[in-house]
Amino acid sequence: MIEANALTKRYGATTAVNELTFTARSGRVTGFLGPNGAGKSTTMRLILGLDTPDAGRVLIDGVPYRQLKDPLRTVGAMLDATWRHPGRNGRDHLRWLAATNGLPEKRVEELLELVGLTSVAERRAGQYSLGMLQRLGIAATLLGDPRVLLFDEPVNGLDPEGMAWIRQLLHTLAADGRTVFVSSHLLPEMAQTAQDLVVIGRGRLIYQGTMDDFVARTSAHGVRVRTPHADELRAALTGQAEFTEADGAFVVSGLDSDRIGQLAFDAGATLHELSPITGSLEQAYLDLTREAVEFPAAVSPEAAR
Ligand SMILES: Nc1ncnc2c1ncn2[C@@H]1O[C@H](COP(=O)(O)OP(=O)(O)OP(=O)(O)O)[C@@H](O)[C@H]1O
Repeated sequence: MIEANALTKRYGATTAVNELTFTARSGRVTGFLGPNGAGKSTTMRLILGLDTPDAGRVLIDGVPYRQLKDPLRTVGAMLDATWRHPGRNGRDHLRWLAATNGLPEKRVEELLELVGLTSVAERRAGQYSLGMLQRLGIAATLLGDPRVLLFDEPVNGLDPEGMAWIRQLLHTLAADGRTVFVSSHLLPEMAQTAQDLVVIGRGRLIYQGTMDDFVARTSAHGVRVRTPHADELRAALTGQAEFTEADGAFVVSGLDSDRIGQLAFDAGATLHELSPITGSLEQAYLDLTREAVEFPAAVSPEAAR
């Protein structure tokens, strides 16, 4: 479990993380979202003791990172997958990491297999593609068999197959009872990966809870209805529900699809479509973060300078 409590970090006049409180639970994949500059990387560095908070604290399984007895056996983190020793091959890279960190070397072969790099393990990491480097980075985080895992943008630059593989892996790690804390800019991917969410804007918490609750908050609710008998349907809905019409379809709010179907039937309107509009993570995220974006799209780059 990761517990941040009133965590604050300033860089000069910038408050990168501002009294941030959240929990990432074990056995869950927690997505960490926020607009550019919101403070995600700073928070990750604070969790890992790479930076010192100005106020507040963050605990990993009840202990600050710097006081962990065996940090690499407790926490695995991939903050930048592109780092590697260019001259070393994948296998030697992992062996070197294991040896220099007092971790069991016998896990290296097992992890190469797990991340699908066994066949290229002899190839120099300098020649690895981004996808292969991500896999190598993930193998490195798992060397110490840690209970808590942090990944910053793990699917960046990956093809759909690579993304699906990471998604599956993160689910497996969480199902094992581990804490998996992951940031990503790719919302559709996050929607399929995370069960819980922590959303921040300008260093502050703006949402903490389950993915399902978050998506349910979206403003995009209603039922989309198409009919060749628009006049009949309009008459049936008037006074019964709020609705808008655009592109040959009605969007009805305040009535469920069963009721709308019945009203249409009673009015003699044939339905060609009757589909509830379910919220998306993207919509809910945009609704929530609109206020918190550091440089809103409405502000021109000149004005923001
Ligand atoms: N070492 C530093 N020195 C000065 N300012 C910093 C430093 N690190 C981060 N900041 C500032 O703190 C704020 C938060 O930055 P951070 O990198 O944590 O955001 P982020 O959410 O990870 O952004 P992105 O999604 O763009 O990576 C930004 O305004 C950034 O400019």
